[in-house]
Amino acid sequence: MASANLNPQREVRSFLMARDPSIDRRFRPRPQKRERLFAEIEEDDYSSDSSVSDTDIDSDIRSSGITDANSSDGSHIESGALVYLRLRPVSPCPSPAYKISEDGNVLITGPPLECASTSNNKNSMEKHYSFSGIFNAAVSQSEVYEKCIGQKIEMEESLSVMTYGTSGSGKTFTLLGDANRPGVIPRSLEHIFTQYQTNIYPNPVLKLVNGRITVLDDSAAAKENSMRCKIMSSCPELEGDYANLQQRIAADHNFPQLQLDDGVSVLIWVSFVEIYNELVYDLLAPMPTGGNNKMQKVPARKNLKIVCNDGNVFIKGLTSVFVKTSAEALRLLRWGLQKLTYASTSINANSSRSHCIFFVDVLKYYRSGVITETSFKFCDLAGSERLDKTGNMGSRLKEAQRINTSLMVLGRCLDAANSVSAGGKDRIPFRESKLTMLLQAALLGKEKMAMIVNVTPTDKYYEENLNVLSFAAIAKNILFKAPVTKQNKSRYSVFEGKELDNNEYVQQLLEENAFLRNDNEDLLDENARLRDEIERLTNERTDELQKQEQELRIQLVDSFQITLEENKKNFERRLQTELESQKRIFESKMEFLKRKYEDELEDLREEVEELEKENKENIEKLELKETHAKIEGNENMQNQMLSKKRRTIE
Ligand SMILES: Nc1ncnc2c1ncn2[C@@H]1O[C@H](COP(=O)(O)OP(=O)(O)OP(=O)(O)O)[C@@H](O)[C@H]1O
Repeated sequence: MASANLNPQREVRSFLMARDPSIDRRFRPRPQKRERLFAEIEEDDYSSDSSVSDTDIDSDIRSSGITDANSSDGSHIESGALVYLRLRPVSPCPSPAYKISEDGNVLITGPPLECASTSNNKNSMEKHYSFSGIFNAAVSQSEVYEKCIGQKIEMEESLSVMTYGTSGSGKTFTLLGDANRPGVIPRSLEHIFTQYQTNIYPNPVLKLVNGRITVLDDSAAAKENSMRCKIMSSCPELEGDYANLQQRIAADHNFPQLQLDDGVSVLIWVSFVEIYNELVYDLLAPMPTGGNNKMQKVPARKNLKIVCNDGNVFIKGLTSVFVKTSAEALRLLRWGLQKLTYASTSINANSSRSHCIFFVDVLKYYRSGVITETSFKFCDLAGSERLDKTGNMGSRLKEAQRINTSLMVLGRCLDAANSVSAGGKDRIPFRESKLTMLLQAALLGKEKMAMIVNVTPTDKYYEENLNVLSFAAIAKNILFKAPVTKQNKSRYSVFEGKELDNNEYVQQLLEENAFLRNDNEDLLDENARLRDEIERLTNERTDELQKQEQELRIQLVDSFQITLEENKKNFERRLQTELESQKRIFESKMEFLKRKYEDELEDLREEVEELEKENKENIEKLELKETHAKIEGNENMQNQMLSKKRRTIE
């Protein structure tokens, strides 16, 4: 069936597909043995510059000739998440279990014939899933891009794009594509660089540091430049591949250049992370020096901490590289992809075993002093997997469990966001996975979210696809009531109202930076003084607490002693009473026994007397008998003698 064609070896289809045999294996990630779930999440007290109101900034942006998406596209009213469905091609043809409605926006599923009897009741019913758009296998990469992403980039809206689906359903293909069919990321990069082409500033003077727009002084900018050179020298050139790719994209789209003032300068930074087994890794971290020496031991990858502050999330220590062209950004993307964790599973010969996010931050400064930030996140989610079907074992199984868990948390976040949007009071559980922490701006509706759900329309994946589609349905239902902020804005007030060219402006920025640094030093002094004060107060408080504790101890000991004394007395009293009552009982018992035994003695005595009397009578009777006998004997003898004498006489 169709599944026979699902597992092509991941050939090196494109310069974007990173599994090139030439990749130095030492730099491939190794699975971590340790489990550390959330230790690397830190709280931070940072709060962004709020000295300038959004209204002020909006008017500055308008006066600079830039249209504000907030006011033009109705972002202030409710807006839903954009959820698209993409069906990947399968051979020989998709299962009839998946049908697209006539209007093209609803997927109708019914159980495949062979599953109709075995499938559980819930899954055997016909179901309807509506989407912002459905792309069947015939829809090209360029159409997907135009429909899902292009407009957002043109409107300079911060956007999180994510691909979601089962393993092997085409998530990576949608985002990266191949040499002849470039995906969303290369098209977005071409689009971004084309639209800002004439305004791209060649020096890294502005940067997002810990989620905050920072002006870099000369030495910091020089440092960024040397870091950039070091990293770019590690990335192989794109050569002919890039020209081919550019041509294909140019043939598909006609990206317009934005009509920006000369005074507007644009700086673009990219970064790339992987979330593998719930650990965050920097995919653009510079190679250790001497990295070409194959004998050298490569240090273990460092996992990074996500810092979360009031909805403002950033990754501490993440490498962000200043790029001047789309080719540079693509080189970095390809370099990062080489370090991504892939493995062969029974479903996909080259399956992504981690979630990865490619960040593109666009910083713009206007001659009026306003600086804006637009950020694009491209997130390739690892595929959800049915553990029983994939037959994964060992580390593959562990990875799959982690992948499923983080996707489940994403689902729960979407569910909670959905219920919040419907007026519920649920807490959105962002902190339960790294992925949701990083995507929380989109989940909260602070920036636009476009989810492309990939589905392999075969019977084999029917049940998994229903899970994926239900997940998408939740996302689709979310309504963001809070205004979607097109850009984060901050202003350096020193430039207000001045007409400056770029160099003057940068000079001003540097002066402002120096001023801020002085200010910062004062604040640091104040901070140190306050720390001392806090320490002194803490010590005082500790002493006072110790004293209170001592007094309390003494009071407690005294009260214990009194209680003990009272208990002792009570006990003695009770003992005495008890003794007396026992004594009385004993005496009465003795009296009773005495009387009883005296009676018995008296009875015995009488008995003895009676017996003695009886005995005496018996003796007298016996003596009497003996006397009688003797008398009788004598009489007999006398009679005998008499008779004898008579005879003799006779
Ligand atoms: N729309 C499509 N047109 C042509 N080929 C596609 C399409 N979608 C996916 N494929 C092909 O299917 C295979 C798997 O796709 P891909 O690697 O993008 O899947 P995945 O969803 O990222 O998987 P995993 O989650 O396991 O990484 C690839 O060979 C890809 O070229």
